[in-house]
Amino acid sequence: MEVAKGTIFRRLISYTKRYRLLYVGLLISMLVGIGLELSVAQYLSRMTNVAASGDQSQWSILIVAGATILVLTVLFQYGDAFLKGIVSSRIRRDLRDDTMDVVLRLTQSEFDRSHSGELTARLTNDNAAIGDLFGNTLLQLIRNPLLAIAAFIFLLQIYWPLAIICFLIGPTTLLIGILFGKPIMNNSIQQQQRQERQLTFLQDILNTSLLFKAFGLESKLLHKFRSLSSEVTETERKGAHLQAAIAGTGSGIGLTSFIVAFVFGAYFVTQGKMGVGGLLAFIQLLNHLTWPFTNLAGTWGAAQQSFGAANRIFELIDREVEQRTFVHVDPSSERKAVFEKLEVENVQFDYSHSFDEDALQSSVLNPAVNNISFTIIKGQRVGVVGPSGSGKTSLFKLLLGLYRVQSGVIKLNGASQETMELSLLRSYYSLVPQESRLYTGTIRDNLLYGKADASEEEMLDALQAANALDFVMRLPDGLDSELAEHGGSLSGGQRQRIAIARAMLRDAPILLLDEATSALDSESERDIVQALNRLSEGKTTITIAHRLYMVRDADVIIVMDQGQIQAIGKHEELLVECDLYRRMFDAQMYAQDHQPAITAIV
Ligand SMILES: Nc1ncnc2c1ncn2[C@@H]1O[C@H](COP(=O)(O)OP(=O)(O)OP(=O)(O)O)[C@@H](O)[C@H]1O
Repeated sequence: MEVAKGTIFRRLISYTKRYRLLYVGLLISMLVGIGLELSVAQYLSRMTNVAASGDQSQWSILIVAGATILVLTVLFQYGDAFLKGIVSSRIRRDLRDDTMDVVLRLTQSEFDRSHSGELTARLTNDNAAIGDLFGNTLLQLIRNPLLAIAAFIFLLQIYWPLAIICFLIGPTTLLIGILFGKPIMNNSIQQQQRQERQLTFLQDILNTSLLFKAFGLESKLLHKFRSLSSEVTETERKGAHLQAAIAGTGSGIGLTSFIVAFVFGAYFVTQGKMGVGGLLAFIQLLNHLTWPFTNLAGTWGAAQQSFGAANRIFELIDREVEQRTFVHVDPSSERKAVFEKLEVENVQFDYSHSFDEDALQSSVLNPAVNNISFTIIKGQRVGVVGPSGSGKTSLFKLLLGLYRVQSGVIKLNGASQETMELSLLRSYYSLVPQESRLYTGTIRDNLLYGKADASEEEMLDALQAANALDFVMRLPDGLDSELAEHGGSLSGGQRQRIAIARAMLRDAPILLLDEATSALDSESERDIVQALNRLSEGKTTITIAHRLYMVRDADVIIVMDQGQIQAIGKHEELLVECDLYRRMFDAQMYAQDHQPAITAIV
């Protein structure tokens, strides 16, 4: 969705407000710059007239004046460039922070719809493409007309007819802006889109190195990458073409105006209407009269590029974020969730309600969770089983408040989840997913995500309970060992144990285990099952299990099929009363006979 250009401009300007002082500095430096430009013309005129008159008495004054202009120009250029750089990078940082703030609060549906590469592109490429809009471009848009007016007033005093002729030539360069503004903005948007596609593809590849090597996909992937690269290059080529057209047309108009003014000027000199010094000042200032307009076109082009990038950033910033308060909870003031009862009453949920019309039509027929009801009380160990796609994970997502239920209600301790602050709601739960991913950083950093103020002792205890202490201590830097991306330097089982230690530190009353051992070999599985049993002591646990033996000792097992609950009961009861459960059990008998003796999780 495109954001209106006026709105983009207003929103961009709002980012400059907190840097008012810097902008005052930049405006002063802009006025000083204009003054210096005019003084150079004045200086040249004086110098020429003195040379022509042969009056040597003014040489020393002119040398001092020349040196002063030189020093001031150097100081001004330094200060000006520095201030522009600072203000540009600070505002881009603010924009980046705001974008990230929104990304973290996007609804789960938005995450489902977006590719991480797209979000990364908005935070990186698009942010960079804003360029020095705030430092240079915006100020140029003010400076150039101001400089033109100042030059015009100055020229009027030398010889007004020539000044008028020059002033009429200058604005013709505005045509450039009118001709090229829109194509440049469109080109910028296209460039960013294509770069985003390339980045998205790149991320997919980099996250699956094992897979593409195993499948020998290198040359195919390279081929696709090259074609995406060519698309990017093609838009860059068009962009370069547009910029070149601006530069060519601009300098053509500039040169024409120079020649016209020079011819008229020379004529006026021969007529004795003005001196040679005046003509020289004219030539010098003519640059400032026509160049601002020529330059305005280029600046306008740069502004259009920045607006194109800003359009994409604001489109992301305007996406749907989680509405229920997302508060930063200070660890010391964090309320501890005390759990008594979880009630799920006639809950219905269908992913389509946040997607497009087509998806709506198809998915309404198959709600992921269809009118389910059950109650879990404190301390219960609950298993959730069912065929693939039966809605088990969707149920977890609803419990965590990642989506809103379409009908029915989920109550925690009698209060509807809908009315709770998300941060409080989620503090009731600790999730151990199928495959735990760790954050880049140290093991300590990862554990602190479980509890921000955990002591060293607490961390070591958690690692011990998670059967992870031994291997962590064998790492060269122990707790401070750096992990590769997503914890890739550890085995799947080791990652899972760190994740369990993290969940232990979080110490939430309800534990959600989503097939936490499914991706592991039987030896790791045994370690993890032990760790999970320790983690679940004194907690309420809800475990999704494909392998029924993992939940056979559960207090209650919920059997799901096609989003509905088929039966609820204990293992033995379900074997008798629930066909689906019995069939699943029978099908797994063979596999179960070949499993090593493992204590069930719940
Ligand atoms: N993000 C999503 N967007 C749209 N549909 C989804 C999404 N996630 C799951 N579904 C659909 O919802 C239904 C239930 O999926 P869910 O992941 O809850 O099943 P599951 O029982 O956990 O399956 P599995 O055991 O294979 O993990 C499936 O039909 C699935 O295609």
